[in-house]
Amino acid sequence: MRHLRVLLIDNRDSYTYNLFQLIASVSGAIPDVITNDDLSWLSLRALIASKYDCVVVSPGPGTPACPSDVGAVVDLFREGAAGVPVLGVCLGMQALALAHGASIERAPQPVHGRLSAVEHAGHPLLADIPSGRAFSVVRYHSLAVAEASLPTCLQPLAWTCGGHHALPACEAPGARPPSPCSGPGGERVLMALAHRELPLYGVQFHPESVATAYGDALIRNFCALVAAGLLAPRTPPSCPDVDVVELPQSAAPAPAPAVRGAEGALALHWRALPGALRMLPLGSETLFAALYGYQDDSFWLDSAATDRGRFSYMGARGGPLWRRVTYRLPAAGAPGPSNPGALELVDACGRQQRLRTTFLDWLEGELARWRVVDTRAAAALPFDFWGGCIGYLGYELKAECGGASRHAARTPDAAVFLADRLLAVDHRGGDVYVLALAEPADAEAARSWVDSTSAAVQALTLRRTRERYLADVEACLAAMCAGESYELCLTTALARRPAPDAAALYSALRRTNAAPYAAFLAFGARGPQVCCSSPERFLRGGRDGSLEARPVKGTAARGADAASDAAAAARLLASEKDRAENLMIVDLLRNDLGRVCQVGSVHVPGLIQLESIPTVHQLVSTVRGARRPDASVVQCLRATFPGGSMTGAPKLRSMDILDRLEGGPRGVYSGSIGFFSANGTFDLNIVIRTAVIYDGEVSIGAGGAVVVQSTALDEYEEMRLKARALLHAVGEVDGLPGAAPVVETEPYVGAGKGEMQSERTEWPRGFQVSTHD
Ligand SMILES: C=C(O[C@@H]1C=C(C(=O)O)C=C[C@H]1O)C(=O)O
Ligand SMILES: NC(=O)CC[C@H](N)C(=O)O
Repeated sequence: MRHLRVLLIDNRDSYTYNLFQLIASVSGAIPDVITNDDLSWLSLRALIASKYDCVVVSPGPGTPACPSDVGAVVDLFREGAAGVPVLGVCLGMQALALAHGASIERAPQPVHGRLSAVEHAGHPLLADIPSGRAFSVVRYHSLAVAEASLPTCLQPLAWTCGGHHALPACEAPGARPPSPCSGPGGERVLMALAHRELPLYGVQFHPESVATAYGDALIRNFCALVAAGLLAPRTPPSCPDVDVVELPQSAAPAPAPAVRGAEGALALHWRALPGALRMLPLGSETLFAALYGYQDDSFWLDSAATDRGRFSYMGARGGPLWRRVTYRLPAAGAPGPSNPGALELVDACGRQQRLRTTFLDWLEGELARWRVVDTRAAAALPFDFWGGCIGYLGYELKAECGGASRHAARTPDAAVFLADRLLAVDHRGGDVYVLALAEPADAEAARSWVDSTSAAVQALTLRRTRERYLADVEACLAAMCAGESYELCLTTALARRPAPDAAALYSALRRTNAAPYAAFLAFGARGPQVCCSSPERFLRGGRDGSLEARPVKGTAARGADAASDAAAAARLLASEKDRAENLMIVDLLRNDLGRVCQVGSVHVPGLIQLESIPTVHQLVSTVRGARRPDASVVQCLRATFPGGSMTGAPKLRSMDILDRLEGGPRGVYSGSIGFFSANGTFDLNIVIRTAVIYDGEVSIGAGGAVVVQSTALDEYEEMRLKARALLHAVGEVDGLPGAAPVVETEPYVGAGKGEMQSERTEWPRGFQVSTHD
């Protein structure tokens, strides 16, 4: 019998070439692959009718309700594909259902890289596949076909049985889970369907995953259906119109309210900028230098240099209430109403005023005036200086407190500012507060000063604060729940000037964080100089035409002693989240290798194995394949770069989402270092755990894979864990003994997991997080 002619339609997924390989090895036919919007439906129909025996529609990001996610695929299913059998996988099945009038909704839970047992009623598509616990399949979906909405023309064929769970440890791919019908997510989710009259089939799970059982049997059954010519009459189906699913938009956060005083009294206007200080290269010094530049009329009550003071205050020439005040005691005799000193006031416009008074009498009057009347909203402020009088009282002012006046100081006996505009810094949380005191008539100007100063502070910090990183993780979670991605490798970067000496840095790194794919590169005087301690191989091409990738997914801190270290390793190895992360990337690399490898040659000799390097435990898989003789080295690169472990899956959509969230380039970080040899071999790593020095600045990227099981705080800690070895090495070069202790936190996997210790979240002095916004 001649081979089937198969058209594979790619919904821009990262698993399409796993289907390609599976179809090719089961049927002996090499499918042709096109992207879902390469052709209009009319041209596609003509092509199918002229050339193909069947069509397979790939999984993919997004929803079939969004035309740009599926191209001509919904039309293909609606029009019955010119009578040719079609199998839709995941998004493909959802498109089949939608095309015939069913609704696509959020699944009870998003499930990515996890397994479920499936039961079925014995349709020919599922012939010779057991029903129940032995039929264990991998799922990657957030959306699902609502079974109640199925039109009569669509027949449900299979459902999840029990919950879902991670790929069990210590078992081969395709192994049966120990107790398949337990665990979370016990709802029955529709897993397969078929059109009753037309040869249209769909499966919600992924037959092509490395860990799905009977995936080959399913493809064989589909091919048998095609070959047997079990074609139903080609009458167009009578189904209701297409349903469109609206995905909810997330709401923007509300701005912080300003405080209003009672009419005629002073009101305090303020805004908190949580964590803003932590993102400044030199903390509060950066704030003061950049905003006030040590200029005339600036003040700074600075508590940062010690660990005792919690709050600092700074400001400069302010608004309508601002004054610079200098005071001199009377030349002789005890000061008093009949023997006043000289008080000089200068306002913000430079206008002078002289008063004959004692300083303390004057101060008494001012403090009575400078009262915030409505303190209710401001009561939440953790610090006490809300604007008022700030400056010094000289020793000789003792003369106003009953002491004798024996010596006259050359400097003013008191010098203060009446400050109506200022910044307060809470060193404990790294929070910055912007405050303005104003009379009611000036409220508008005060508010606009708070706005513009907040913007100026934020422009200094620029970048992705902790809160922003947490929000970005949440955005990743929302994207995954909407079906846009299965896994997203979110990253950020820390940068600092001046850069440490590259040679010293690399030497420190080599000693403290020895790594199998480490590297030192130096390009000219300006750089870049690259100090890399990567633990991850991206891709190696051997002399025998073999390709090997060793993706790492799942990272945990080493324990402090042997027992806690072993416990941390065991926890990582058993972690359901980390196993799902790893499995998804294994499937992605199988896909990428499958694009350039001989049919049937892509295999996984090592699935989710523990590897421990000096600073972390990690889960590593090994994916190998035999390169097609016609696939050049550069074709291999085109099919696989950048490494899927740095993007997430599906790769194209995930990179889009990350580009938008990260807001700037990753540079050397996330790329690859290695060689292309004159003998045709190559070996490339993944650039992580790397410091890049360029133009006087050192930058360190760090991140981690976000999956639906992720929590924002744990992801933030995991990102910090990955940066830690590099920051230690920089600290060592800076001459800090013990190197950069401020980055120490509880181990990522351990008692402190999920709890942030706010005092311990600062980056080392001088480092600034990320660089784009
Ligand atoms: C993003 C980084 O690492 C990547 C993410 C990993 C993870 O999520 O466990 C592990 C190795 C890398 O593929 C990094 O080190 O900055
Ligand atoms: N793997 C897929 O095809 C996923 C389909 C769809 N984006 C979902 O999340 O449900």
